[in-house]
This record gives sequence, structure tokens and C-alpha cells, in this order.
Amino acid sequence: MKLGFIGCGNMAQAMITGILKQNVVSPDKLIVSNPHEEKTAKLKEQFGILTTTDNKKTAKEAEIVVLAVKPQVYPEVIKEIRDEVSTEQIIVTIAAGVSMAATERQFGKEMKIVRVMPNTPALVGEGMSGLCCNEYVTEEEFDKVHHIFQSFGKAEKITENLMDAVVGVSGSGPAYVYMFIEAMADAGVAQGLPRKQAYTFAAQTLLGSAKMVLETGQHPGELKDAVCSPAGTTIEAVNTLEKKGFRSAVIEAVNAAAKKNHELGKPKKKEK
Ligand SMILES: NC(=O)C1=CN([C@@H]2O[C@H](COP(=O)(O)OP(=O)(O)OC[C@H]3O[C@@H](n4cnc5c(N)ncnc54)[C@H](O)[C@@H]3O)[C@@H](O)[C@H]2O)C=CC1
Ligand SMILES: O=C(O)[C@@H]1CCC=N1
Repeated sequence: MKLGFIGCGNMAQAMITGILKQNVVSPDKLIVSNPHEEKTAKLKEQFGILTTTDNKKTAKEAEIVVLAVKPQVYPEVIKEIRDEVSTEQIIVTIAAGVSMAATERQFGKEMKIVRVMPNTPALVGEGMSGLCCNEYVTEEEFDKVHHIFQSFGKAEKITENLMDAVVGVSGSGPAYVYMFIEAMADAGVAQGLPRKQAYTFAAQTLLGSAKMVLETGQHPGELKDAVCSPAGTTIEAVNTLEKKGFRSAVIEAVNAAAKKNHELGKPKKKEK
């Protein structure tokens, strides 16, 4: 099975690195196109994969074609490749706000489409992806794509109406988590920790806490309570976070990203 990527920016590089590290697709079965050669140079050098500046070549050669360009570039790329692809190939979209109906309309034929929202921790094998597909994708074909996304983290099937929620929580989520780590580390530095150690202490605390949620199955509130000793240090911090509206800030942030994803998906005037 040949896998192609059109666009080789942050997200594609994270996924390709994850896929190759896990050996789910061998380097000779990968083709990546980007008009700017410098974007593919590092991957070419590191893994010896086939790279090109010609999107049509990727579209013609790959059985599964991942469109990894910005949402605004989708119409231009689809226009460029639509005569090169057959309805036997699978198109994977990862763009925020690009519905399967819009992709199908732009191809102008009954293309097999799998819509996915991945995230950048794919690079280290800890991605989180939500996937859905249209009616032309068989179960076996969906499983193939699912398998690829599972190779660099967790991947779950969802219905398309949940894509906004998935973008808000996991697609955009790493950015909020990095902000949290930065803020924790800044405070650590203010309290005297050397900068490098401050990042290690903050990031490892995030990692360990996340593992506790995933592996113990305990409610996050219960895990939080187990850290809060009566009249201890943690409840002072919890009290401060509640006073500063921490939970509500996070909820509003996730809702804002979900809303933006929804708005990006609304047809533009010229598309009507
Ligand atoms: N960055 C992230 O955390 C996530 C991004 N996404 C989605 O992934 C897609 C890509 O996002 P990023 O990788 O962050 O953007 P990026 O800007 O880092 O990468 C896009 C790449 O497309 C290339 N490109 C531009 N025009 C092109 C064309 N005509 N043909 C081929 N390549 C072209 C650019 O040179 C660039 O390398 C977007 O649709 C975004 O919504 C989805 C989940 C998470
Ligand atoms: O910010 C964005 O639009 C993309 C989609 C999800 C994460 N990054």
C-alpha cells in the first residue's frame, strides 16, 4: 500500500515521523509533495523517502492520499489533483473545518473520504486522532486508515458532527497544554528552580497525571482529591485556581476552538 502526503508542514511531519518510527509503512511506500523543497528535505535525509514538488505525482501514485495543507489551500490542491485520482483511491483530510461533503463536492465525483483530526504529539507516538468516513469507504478501507493513525497514538472513530468537539479538546489541545507547562515552569523559576529543570518537573507532572487518568480509570476529581491533604499545600493552589476561573477559562477556550472549527466549515460566499 502506497501512502502519499500533499503538504509537509508541522502536522504532516509529525505524522510521517510517527508512521516511520513505528514501521507501519516502509519508507519506499511513502511519497510526499510540497512546492517548497526545504519542507521535505529533512524527512528525505532522515528516512530516505520519495519527495517531490509535484502534487499530481503523489495523487497518481498513492492509494491513500493525505491532504495536509492549510484549510484555505484545499480548494486549490483539490482542483489541481482531481483529474489525477480515481474513485478507488482514498482521500484523507485533516484540515480544521473542512467537511466531507465540501471535499466530495470539490472533487466532483464519488470519492472515498476519511476525515481525521489528529494532533502534533503524533511525532512522539502519543497522538490523539478522531476519524470518520463517508459512505464510499468500506469497513476494510476504513480499518487501513485507522491502523495508520493508531500507529502514532490513539485513534477513535467518531461521527462527523463531533469533529468540532474533537478539534477543541485534542486537535488544538496541545497548545493549551504547552501554555500550562510554560506557566508552571515560569512559576518554578520564580521559586528558584533552574529553567531546564522547571520544564522537566512541569512536563513530567503533566505526563504522569495524564497516565493516571488513562490507566487507573479513576475519576479525575478523585485523583485530584488524593493530592489535596487537609490544610495542606495543594488545596491552597486549588483554591487559587478556582478563584482565578481556571476551569471556566479552559472550558471557554475549548468552546472557542470548536466554534471556530464550525465557522470554518460554513460555505464561503463564492462557494454557494
Ligand atoms: N498543526 C496542528 O496541530 C494540526 C493541524 N491540522 C491541520 O493540518 C493541516 C496542516 O496544518 P499544519 O501542518 O499546521 O500547517 P503548515 O503550514 O505547517 O503546513 C502546511 C504545508 O503545506 C505546504 N503547502 C502550501 N501550499 C501547498 C500546495 N499547493 N501544495 C502542497 N503543499 C503546499 C506548505 O509549504 C506547508 O509546508 C491544516 O489543514 C490543519 O488544519 C490538524 C490537526 C492539528
Ligand atoms: O489551529 C488550527 O487551525 C489547527 C487545527 C487543529 C490544530 N491546529
